[in-house]
Amino acid sequence: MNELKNPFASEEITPAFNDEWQAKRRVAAAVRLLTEVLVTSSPDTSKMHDIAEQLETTAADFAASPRVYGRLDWIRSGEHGSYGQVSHELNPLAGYSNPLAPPVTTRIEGDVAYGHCFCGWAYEGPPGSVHGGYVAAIFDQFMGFAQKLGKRPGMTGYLHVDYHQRTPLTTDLQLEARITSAEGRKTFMEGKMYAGDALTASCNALFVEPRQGIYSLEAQARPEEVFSPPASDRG
Ligand SMILES: CCCCC/C=C\C/C=C\C/C=C\C/C=C\CCCC(=O)SCCNC(=O)CCNC(=O)[C@H](O)C(C)(C)COP(=O)(O)OP(=O)(O)OC[C@H]1O[C@@H](n2cnc3c(N)ncnc32)[C@H](O)[C@@H]1OP(=O)(O)O
Repeated sequence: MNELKNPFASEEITPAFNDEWQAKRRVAAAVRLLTEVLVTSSPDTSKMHDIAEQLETTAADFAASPRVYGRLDWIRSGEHGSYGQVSHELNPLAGYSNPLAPPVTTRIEGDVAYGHCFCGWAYEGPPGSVHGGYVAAIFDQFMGFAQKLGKRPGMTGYLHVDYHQRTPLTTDLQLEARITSAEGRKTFMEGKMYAGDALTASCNALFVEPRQGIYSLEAQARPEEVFSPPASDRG
């Protein structure tokens, strides 16, 4: 595959593209910390109202700056980086600049994709364990990236997750994925999630290249805007 044209290209998180994203990463890290503190602390009620007021003021400050909705808008001005760079930052599972992202990191070695992830208390489902929906979301992101191993990247057709045992919180989770077979536009994959030596979950996924090609998703942007990844995306 021409790696430069892989829409899923996002190597192990690299340094931020510029100072803007570096600063945004810092804000996102603070918001993650805030989320963790929010779900693991019990200040008195009046203090929480004070904190809420401060945060509302902060959010209003932010909202007063120019607003940008969606990756296509981010790349349009040419000031914030390429589609690959913006995706790298804002992906909801892997983007360092998106506080929703734990984040999931990934790398390819030979014909195997590896990744890791760390979920704090905000991700609790069963006691002390990662919520199953997040386990599935982590797999979807990771397997989507792992398609880099194949020739015809596509969208998730299905993602079947087996939960073997509870996935622990506050633990480094290791991910592994391989392509099991490919047939025309279809790529079949399997993935595993480990906490130490324990296999906590595994998945089988089908990714399907859309009939008009993955680039049909770029209809609203010129290809050169979308697929001009930086050196850091070229892995
Ligand atoms: C500005 C530029 C933007 C460019 C960006 C490009 C790509 C970016 C896309 C996503 C990247 C985002 C993040 C990347 C990181 C992580 C990835 C996360 C992945 C996702 O989060 S992605 C979102 C969830 N995902 C969807 O939102 C898919 C909705 N869906 C569809 O878009 C269509 O449904 C599609 C395209 C799947 C197929 O549509 P289609 O019309 O192209 O193909 P068709 O139906 O003909 O199927 C062809 C053959 O696949 C078999 N087949 C199809 N579906 C099957 C199923 N479910 N089970 C079993 N077999 C299935 C058929 O049975 C047939 O098989 P056969 O050929 O043997 O008959």
